[in-house]
Amino acid sequence: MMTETHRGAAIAISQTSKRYADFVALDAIDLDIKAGEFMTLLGPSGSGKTTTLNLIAGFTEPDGGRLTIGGQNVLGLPAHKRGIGVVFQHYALFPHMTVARNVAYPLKLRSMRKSERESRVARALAMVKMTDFAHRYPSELSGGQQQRVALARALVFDPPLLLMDEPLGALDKKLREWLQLEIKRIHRELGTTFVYVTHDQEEALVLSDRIAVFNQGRIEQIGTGRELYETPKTLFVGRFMGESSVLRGAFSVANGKTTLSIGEQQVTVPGVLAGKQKPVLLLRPEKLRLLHRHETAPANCNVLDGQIVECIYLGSGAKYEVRLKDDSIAIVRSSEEGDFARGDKVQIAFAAEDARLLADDERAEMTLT
Ligand SMILES: Nc1ncnc2c1ncn2[C@@H]1O[C@H](COP(=O)(O)OP(=O)(O)OP(=O)(O)O)[C@@H](O)[C@H]1O
Repeated sequence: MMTETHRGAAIAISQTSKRYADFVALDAIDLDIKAGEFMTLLGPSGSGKTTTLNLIAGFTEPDGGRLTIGGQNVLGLPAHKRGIGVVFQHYALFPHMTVARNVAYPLKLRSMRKSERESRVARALAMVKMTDFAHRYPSELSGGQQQRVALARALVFDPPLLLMDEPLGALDKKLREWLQLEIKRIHRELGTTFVYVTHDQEEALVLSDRIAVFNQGRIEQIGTGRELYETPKTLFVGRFMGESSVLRGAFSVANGKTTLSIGEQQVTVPGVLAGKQKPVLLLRPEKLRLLHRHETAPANCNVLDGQIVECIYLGSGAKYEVRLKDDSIAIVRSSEEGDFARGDKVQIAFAAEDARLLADDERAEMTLT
């Protein structure tokens, strides 16, 4: 049997907190990252992602907790002794050095022989497809090219761990999407552990083996993109991981099922929340079907009446905003452009198992807006 070998370092963070005066930036977080894994720290601005990255890098010391990298306790160990590659949003290249000298810099710091240095720089530049730019200065490069050089510089000394803080944040959408695939390829080729900070859930889905969702200094859930999108454990995670509609209403519980009243209609889904939590239903736009008022709904579907308030043509299909009887808005996405128009009275239909039953959480809505 072949054993998979990874050149990356595992990271274990446990019960780690960080306070700034009386503000709690990180509240006793636990996070285990496997060797060779691509882990993304995802969350809104101010949720603690960069603080976590800075703790791993050694730029900040925590107030309490444990942190090991590759099994070694690194608390108290200065950043330059941790042997970690780091890429920030702003390229931070040395402006007076050529691309090749920028990339060689970490090797010079390590007093590496010139011949070895040159072969490593060539390899790192080839990896980010910047070989032809070796003699240029940073000011002669585009933002995307500068960021590729920053990546080469962070990887040139073969670190077991690469940390990236919004490295594509300053680039336009097309370039960002292309570089996401490049970063994914490089991760696959190197087998190094990558920890990546972003507030963009689509970027997190493209890149990551697993994602840790941050909210107000805590990690709400850790999982694969699919787990977070399809089975969020909290309303915040569900809302943050992609477009959704939330149904709220008076509720009742019977026979292991929860029923919500929306206007004068009822929807019933399997499951009951523990304790006295107020339930809501989270619905993904692609799981909703739009029907004309007179159409018969498919069997075993929940149906709600509404009126279309917006039709958006998306090229690949269409998106509709539908005002329900309780004045809430449901978002429906369809791969075909149906014969629906603004103002049409319609029904939305969904299978009970496609609705996520979650505990209501005002914080979820507050931090998202
Ligand atoms: N040096 C500091 N002094 C005081 N407060 C700080 C300091 N550094 C961070 N904070 C606060 O800690 C919280 C978490 O910051 P952090 O940078 O980790 O968030 P983030 O999730 O990375 O957000 P962003 O995407 O905006 O960078 C923020 O509210 C921030 O204002």
